[in-house]
Amino acid sequence: MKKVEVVAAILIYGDEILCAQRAKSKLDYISEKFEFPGGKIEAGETKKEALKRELEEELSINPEINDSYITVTHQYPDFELTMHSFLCDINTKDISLNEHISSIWLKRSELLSLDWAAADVPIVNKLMQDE
Ligand SMILES: Nc1nc2c([nH]c(=O)n2[C@@H]2O[C@H](COP(=O)(O)OP(=O)(O)OP(=O)(O)O)[C@@H](O)[C@H]2O)c(=O)[nH]1
Repeated sequence: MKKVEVVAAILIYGDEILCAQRAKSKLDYISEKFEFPGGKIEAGETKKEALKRELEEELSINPEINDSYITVTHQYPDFELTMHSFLCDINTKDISLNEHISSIWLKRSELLSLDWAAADVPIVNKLMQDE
């Protein structure tokens, strides 16, 4: 089974977290789902370098990347995902949606109102517990 390793940012502005909606995809289980921005680690990159590059590409932002949060492993039908999440404080809501089709800033208690990619659910649950 194919393995995919990604990094993802939990972008925090005050008491709100950025939730970003993926574009339509042929894989219906991730199509138009909400996620934390990020992407695959390229050869030679550290996790934080990969996340910095992805945040610049996807949102045109360059926030400070703080502590790693949790790593989730999830078996999707076509691949096994390992996702490393990082907490990032951001001092502006001024982002460009270069790849996502929508975004919303939500308080932790509101996060479960969205249709998240399955791999993200443990991260969302921990964010709500840690409130
Ligand atoms: N970035 C990100 N990817 C996630 C999350 N949850 C989740 O299941 N994924 C999955 O992890 C994979 C990461 O893909 P990506 O499309 O964001 O990465 P990328 O930009 O490097 O992709 P590409 O250059 O191959 O198009 C996708 O299959 C995506 O569905 C998440 O919260 N953030």
